[in-house]
Amino acid sequence: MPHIVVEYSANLEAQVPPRRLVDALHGAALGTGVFPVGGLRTRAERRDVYAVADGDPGHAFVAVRVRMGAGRDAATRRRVAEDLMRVLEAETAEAFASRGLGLSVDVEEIDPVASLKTNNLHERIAAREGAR
Ligand SMILES: O=C(O)C/C(=C\C=C(/O)C(=O)O)C(=O)O
Repeated sequence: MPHIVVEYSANLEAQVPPRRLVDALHGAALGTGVFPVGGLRTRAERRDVYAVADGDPGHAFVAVRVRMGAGRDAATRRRVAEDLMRVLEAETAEAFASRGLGLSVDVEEIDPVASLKTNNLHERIAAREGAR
């Protein structure tokens, strides 16, 4: 399943609510049309212990890691990264204007050999869509 992990420094939480960030990035990932709806998982990971740049405790970071199934071409992987970065920049614009802030988006491919998965989400979503 495509996994999006939004890792962020705890000092950013008051200015950039993680709930909002997760919802915005999840929506953007769905909006790419690249991922099956039932496969997508997005969550935030708060970091309490970190050092950014020169160690100023006011500096902050958000690192978005996307792990997707192997096989999509480079242009598609790049488009996913750009779409997510656009949303990340928009969601953190106020923080970016007022403090040191490092943003990153990395797209990685999952090893197709050593990845196992099972879920019932595709069927449930299809059934829900069919009932509409
Ligand atoms: O192939 C993958 O591991 C990731 C993926 C989709 C996964 C699911 O749909 C699933 O786990 O049900 C992808 O589209 O990248």
